[in-house]
Amino acid sequence: MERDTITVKDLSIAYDEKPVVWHANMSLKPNSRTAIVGPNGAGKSTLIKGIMGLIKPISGEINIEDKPLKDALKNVAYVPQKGEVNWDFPATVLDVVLMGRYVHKGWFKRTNKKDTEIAMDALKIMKMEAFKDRQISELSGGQRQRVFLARAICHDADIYIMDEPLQGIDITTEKLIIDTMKNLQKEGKTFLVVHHNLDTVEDYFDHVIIVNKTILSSGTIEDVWNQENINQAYYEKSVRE
Ligand SMILES: Nc1ncnc2c1ncn2[C@@H]1O[C@H](COP(=O)(O)OP(=O)(O)OP(=O)(O)O)[C@@H](O)[C@H]1O
Repeated sequence: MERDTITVKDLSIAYDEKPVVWHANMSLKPNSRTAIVGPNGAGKSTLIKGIMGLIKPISGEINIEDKPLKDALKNVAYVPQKGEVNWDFPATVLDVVLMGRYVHKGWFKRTNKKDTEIAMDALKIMKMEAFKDRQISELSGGQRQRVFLARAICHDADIYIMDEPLQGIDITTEKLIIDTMKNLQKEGKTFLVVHHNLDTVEDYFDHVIIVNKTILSSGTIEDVWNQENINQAYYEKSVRE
């Protein structure tokens, strides 16, 4: 049987000692496109930040490809929410995409011609090559999201964890991101994506994790994506509130 890419066991995460994710259990199927859905404040971002080692859990275990977390995370491209980044920082689009290469080189080594070629290929996939010398402060929201995706592609990780990549973008960019995700899946990549639009879950993803303070259900779209499970997350009052 194929090994799960990421497994989370009994994970609880708190801010200021107040738990917001309780006893979460999940596994990410290799080569899947997995959506994380749940209402506002359900703990979706917190869960993926916990997996990325950006917040220390209060208890539980995270296993990524059976490797120590520090090494395992080199194989994970993380796309944070747009709002979590300082876009006024003086950097060009190409500078930001090239950051995807540092994981392979270490922060203190200069990037070379090959790295620039890889970055330009990623920008081409996201149809942003004409913007390579543009300051990131001068991009629209959708263009910023494309640059983020290009940086993740440049990283060339096997696992992509993305926090609301479709937030505030137009339908053209949305289609480009989804098509890119499907193409990369064909190359063997795995996706874990926080997603809000319940109407597109079935079209865009093949697995789903439904969250509200804990993981309420997870599995294939066929097994899990039904009204009962959606109601449980969105319309029933959480037992923990
Ligand atoms: N840095 C923080 N400090 C304290 N509480 C926080 C912090 N970040 C998030 N929270 C709280 O943790 C809970 C879960 O937040 P989180 O951002 O993980 O939810 P989410 O499901 O991603 O929500 P949304 O769909 O609104 O983005 C919320 O009640 C939120 O107010």
